[in-house]
Amino acid sequence: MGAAVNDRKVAIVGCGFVGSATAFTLMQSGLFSEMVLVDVDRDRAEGEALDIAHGMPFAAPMNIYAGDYDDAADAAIIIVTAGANQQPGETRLDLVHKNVRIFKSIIPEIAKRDYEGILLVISNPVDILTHVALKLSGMPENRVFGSGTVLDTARFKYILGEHLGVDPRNVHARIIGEHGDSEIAAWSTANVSGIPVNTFCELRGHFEHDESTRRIAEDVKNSAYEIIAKKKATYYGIAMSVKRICEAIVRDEKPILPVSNYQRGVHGLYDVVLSMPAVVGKDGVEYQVPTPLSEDEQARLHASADALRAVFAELDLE
Ligand SMILES: NC(=O)C1=CN([C@@H]2O[C@H](COP(=O)(O)OP(=O)(O)OC[C@H]3O[C@@H](n4cnc5c(N)ncnc54)[C@H](O)[C@@H]3O)[C@@H](O)[C@H]2O)C=CC1
Ligand SMILES: CC(=O)C(=O)O
Repeated sequence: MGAAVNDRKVAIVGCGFVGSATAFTLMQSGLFSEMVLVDVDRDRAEGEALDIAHGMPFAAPMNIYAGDYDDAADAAIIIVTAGANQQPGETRLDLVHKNVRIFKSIIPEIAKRDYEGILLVISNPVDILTHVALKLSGMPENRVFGSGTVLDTARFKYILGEHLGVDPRNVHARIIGEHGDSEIAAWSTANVSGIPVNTFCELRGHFEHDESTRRIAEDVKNSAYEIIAKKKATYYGIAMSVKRICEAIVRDEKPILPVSNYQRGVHGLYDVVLSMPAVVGKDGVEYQVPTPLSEDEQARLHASADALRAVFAELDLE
């Protein structure tokens, strides 16, 4: 038996752009009373903990400190953001070998402490690394999952909201499949306040559906490339996405989020980790939710799964 989980404690492994932005966001969220930051670069973790702690008087009291895996062992959620990020022009899949090597030094440290909480993977390629974390940890599938296409879905809602002149929170639309180049915009279920997206587009004066859907899906897919070319890394959008996932877990809210999770037959998908809608609550991934898809979307989903399965099969996880 591992240490009993402290429901108000979070740990973040990797305190670079994404880890520190996530820590800053979580400090302000009021979700946790304790946060431990772990990084191979201990000075970095200590510096971030101090800097973020100095904002605490404007939020709510909590204990923020740099620590190690013993300190993380009773966290309700361990968020892994450690690893190389993309250089301009690199794909997420290009990172796989570097980041699998890093995961081989992190995940066993967590597993050997019989960790009982939720392991949330952010590092890229997130679907593959979630599968790697699942294999290396031996933890149950519901407690190991990744941020998946939660960020891409936020980008999709934002861009659609801008296009239609409507609050993105009223846009119901999802990106599924790989968090990466083979991702799929699920247009067939997209709607605004229950109105099918193409009908709503026409209400707002947009009639070029083919051109708009192609452009919007491309803009979503290329968002990370554009941001990385301009400022080297993306971190605010993912920090907000992680906060949303943490809220779902800590408050047992059970929203349906497209997280990276091990597939067990929904849509005929097996033996692959893919970003697909699931009910997320205190037990992690609690239920895999089928999504109505067009024939084309279903075919592209299987192509995305095949591509990820092939990359995973080539990895040396010994
Ligand atoms: N899933 C998603 O939607 C997103 C994922 N990412 C991914 O997040 C990862 C981190 O990105 P950035 O923070 O921009 O990179 P970064 O280079 O700024 O930070 C990485 C951090 O990991 C630490 N680290 C490396 N090896 C470690 C180890 N063995 N143990 C503990 N810490 C270790 C480094 O010291 C560094 O502080 C990348 O893989 C990036 O592609 C980034 C944005 C969105
Ligand atoms: C880097 C990355 O995965 C993203 O911003 O989507």
